Amino acid sequence: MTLLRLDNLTVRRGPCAVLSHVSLTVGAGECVGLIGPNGAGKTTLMRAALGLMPAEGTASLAGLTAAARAAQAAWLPQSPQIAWPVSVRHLVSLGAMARGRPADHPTVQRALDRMALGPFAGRTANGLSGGEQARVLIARALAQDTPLLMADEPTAGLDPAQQIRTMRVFRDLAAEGHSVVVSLHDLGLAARHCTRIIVLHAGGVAADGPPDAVLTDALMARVFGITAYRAETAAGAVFFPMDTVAP
Ligand SMILES: Nc1ncnc2c1ncn2[C@@H]1O[C@H](COP(=O)(O)OP(=O)(O)OP(=O)(O)O)[C@@H](O)[C@H]1O
Repeated sequence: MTLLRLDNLTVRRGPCAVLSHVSLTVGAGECVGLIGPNGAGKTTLMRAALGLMPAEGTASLAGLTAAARAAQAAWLPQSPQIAWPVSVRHLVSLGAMARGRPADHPTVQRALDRMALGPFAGRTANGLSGGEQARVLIARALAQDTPLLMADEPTAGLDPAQQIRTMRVFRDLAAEGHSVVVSLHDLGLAARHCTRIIVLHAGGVAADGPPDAVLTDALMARVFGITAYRAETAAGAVFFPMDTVAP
């Protein structure tokens, strides 16, 4: 089942097209890593896909009412700061309430558990550390319990264990039949946990497919200007950026 379809999506910022004629679909069961250098258009693509900014072409979610979109897709923007002095449980429950569900809906506790926030549930959200606040905002998006989750650099600021746990949660969601589109700068996390990687570069999709097919030496040099180390281990594939290459 297709959960997101973009047809010929073009987004202009000032005189330049940040994205030009991008077409893709995302189906149920996929954990899609959206990667690309700074400024490649990852945030732009996700916001335009959700109808949160003007674009030419078609995005399947863009024409929906806010309520209909909230039933289809949860959006986790880049900034992880919480301004409101409300409890963690209350803030996470806002995800359920966005779907018209009660604050004590089972999805709220499930989201708190998934992000290991049980001990924090009664704490005031804006009194938590930066990484703890980031986990709370991920939990709020999870509590929305939508077919599609779009998350913009959700692992930024998380410690290594929480990064891995978060990516496992996304992969588990995909295995349960949801789909996740997650922008990442950590190529190792993307290689290890995503079922599919889409590379944005120069206004378009430079590559799209399974991690080992996409993260080639040629693409690393051309798009990111780096070399990478890769290995197969008993615990799975390892991918690590090693050095810059001359342009
Ligand atoms: N309001 C704006 N006016 C003009 N250009 C903009 C505006 N907002 C963003 N841009 C440009 O659009 C391009 C894409 O930005 P976007 O935030 O989508 O990139 P990104 O891939 O998410 O980058 P990063 O990895 O740094 O977060 C960038 O070159 C940026 O400078």
